[in-house]
Amino acid sequence: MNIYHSLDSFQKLENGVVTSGTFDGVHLGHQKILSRLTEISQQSGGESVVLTFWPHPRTVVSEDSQALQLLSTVEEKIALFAKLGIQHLAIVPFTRAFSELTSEEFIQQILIDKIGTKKLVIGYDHRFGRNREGSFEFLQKNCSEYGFEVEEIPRADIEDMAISSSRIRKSLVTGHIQEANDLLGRPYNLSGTVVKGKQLGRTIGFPTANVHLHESYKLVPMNGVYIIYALHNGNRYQGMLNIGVRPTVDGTMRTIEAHLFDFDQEIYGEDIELELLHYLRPEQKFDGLDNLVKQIQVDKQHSLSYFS
Ligand SMILES: Cc1cc2nc3c(=O)[nH]c(=O)nc-3n(C[C@H](O)[C@H](O)[C@H](O)COP(=O)(O)O)c2cc1C
Ligand SMILES: Nc1ncnc2c1ncn2[C@@H]1O[C@H](COP(=O)(O)OP(=O)(O)O)[C@@H](O)[C@H]1O
Repeated sequence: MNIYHSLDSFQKLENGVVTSGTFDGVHLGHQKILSRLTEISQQSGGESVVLTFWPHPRTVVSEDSQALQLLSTVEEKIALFAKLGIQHLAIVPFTRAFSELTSEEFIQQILIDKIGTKKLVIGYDHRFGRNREGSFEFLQKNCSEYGFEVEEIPRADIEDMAISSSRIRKSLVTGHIQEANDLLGRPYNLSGTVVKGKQLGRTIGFPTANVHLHESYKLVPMNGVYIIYALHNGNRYQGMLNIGVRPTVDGTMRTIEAHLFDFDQEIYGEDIELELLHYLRPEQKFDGLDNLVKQIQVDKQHSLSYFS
């Protein structure tokens, strides 16, 4: 996959088969559009192009979204697009100036002059250009004059699956991890670096790798205890995860800590990825460490029976 971090380096194509959007999460609805894109580009002998934007348009065009938390980091999206067989990925810097292009300007300057679009594939509800004024109807009316075709992914196809990035975000912040995973078509993940904590975990028989996320804008699901897979150094381990403030040990900062089963390595400073599989229980304040340890032993039993 060719990756462009700006359109300046994009070499105009003969036969671009293009879709555009933010694709946060690259969920099953997005995957449907992307597989249609690949199919069409293969049938028509064209090249598939995904045009995406960074930072997320909502953080640029509205005031209240400084804290917008996202389902996928840029790196994760790149990996997902590559896995789906996309040939060209253009990550367009979404500036205020870019957001002010009218839909006509977007079509002429970006889709046609820069990319060489011959076919545009878009979801029924996709809007583009200043104030999101460009629509499928507009494109359909005008595309022949621009010299390209438009293919719509029908409303029913996307709505039947009732998928949206915001619905998945809501599932995650309310602890419905299974629902989020079903809509994503894979387990929700968190990636980061293992950092030092209070070094208390090892004294209670449950060392926990404290994970500092690679990106601060990555959405952290609801506090609580989860069953996970942990990916480290090419290996996958079963384990459990606590997200929270650790009220039992008077913690104040929100931490993400994973205990891996059948694992005994010092991994400070190393990368780890967690796949959240199942929500076990809310985080609680226990009366003393002994009671916390008893509960963590119960959590482990539940996790092991989940895996078996
Ligand atoms: C599976 C699991 C469940 C946990 N549940 C709780 C909890 O309910 N309440 C709490 O205060 N801390 C909970 N913790 C966090 C422990 O307090 C924490 O792992 C311990 O303080 C060690 O911290 P350290 O890694 O900084 O040494 C849990 C940890 C794990 C691995
Ligand atoms: N099974 C395991 N699960 C998680 N971390 C482990 C495990 N075995 C060894 N470790 C190591 O121990 C560290 C966690 O021990 P802990 O006493 O909780 O210290 P800290 O408070 O610094 O996280 C991890 O960062 C990792 O380097």
